[in-house]
Amino acid sequence: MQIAAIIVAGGKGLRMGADTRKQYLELGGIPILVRTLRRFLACPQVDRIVLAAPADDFSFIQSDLFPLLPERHRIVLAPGGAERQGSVYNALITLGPDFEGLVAVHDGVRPFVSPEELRRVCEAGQRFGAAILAVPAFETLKRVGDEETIAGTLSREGLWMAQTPQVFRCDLLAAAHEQARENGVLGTDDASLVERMGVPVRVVTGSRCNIKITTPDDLDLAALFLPRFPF
Ligand SMILES: Nc1ccn([C@@H]2O[C@H](COP(=O)(O)OP(=O)(O)OP(=O)(O)O)[C@@H](O)[C@H]2O)c(=O)n1
Ligand SMILES: C[C@](O)(CO)[C@H](O)COP(=O)(O)O
Repeated sequence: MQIAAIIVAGGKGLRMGADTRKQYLELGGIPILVRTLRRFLACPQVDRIVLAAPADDFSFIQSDLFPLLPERHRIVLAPGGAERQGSVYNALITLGPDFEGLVAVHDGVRPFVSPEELRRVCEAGQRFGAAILAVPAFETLKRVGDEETIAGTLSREGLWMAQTPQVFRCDLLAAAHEQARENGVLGTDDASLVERMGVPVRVVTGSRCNIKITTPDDLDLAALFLPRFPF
């Protein structure tokens, strides 16, 4: 079955607080988004990539980032949306209604997904129609109420933290996004939209290296992982 990747890189990176959008910041001399795209271009299961990015950045991406990539003809650009969900939706429109394979949605700012994780989640997507990488919650979880006071401690039993890639049959993902738009639902990930349709989503155990670079602390953490991902 064909696999298309949707890489979302349309965000503003407000929590990073940098002058440059975080997806273009360099890690070990290589822009984060380039690192992420290289992971997918190197994956034999993925035959094309739709990159959702701010339309104003298209010419920068083409002139400054594409030359750092192999086989850049496999990447098509789509305009980013106001929210992450809108970026995925726009990428699905760009992919077109005739695509019948699997879609692997991934954050442009998760450069440390390993080839093995990518393979395992794609295989699970192929087998079950919907699968995501996730890691079991590994700290004690508190519900915090008013005045930053603890209102309760949650059981960690059965709680996982969702990562990307999230892999779905394309028709399923498209239907989930259409339904969410009709109902005015905004999810922080794609699996939540598929879950709302009552479709089971499999969880594939990921690794804690597959961080989403969100705040300046994550850049320090990412520097520690660089020896494992030299390119
Ligand atoms: N309108 C948006 C918002 C987010 N994203 C992408 O979704 C991924 C995960 O989102 P997040 O870490 O929240 O990125 P930002 O929205 O850029 O960050 P912030 O919320 O701090 O502004 C990122 O690769 C980001 O570029 C996107 O494609 N389109
Ligand atoms: C999709 C995601 O990466 C799963 O963890 C995440 O939900 C998106 O990030 P955000 O920080 O919630 O925007």
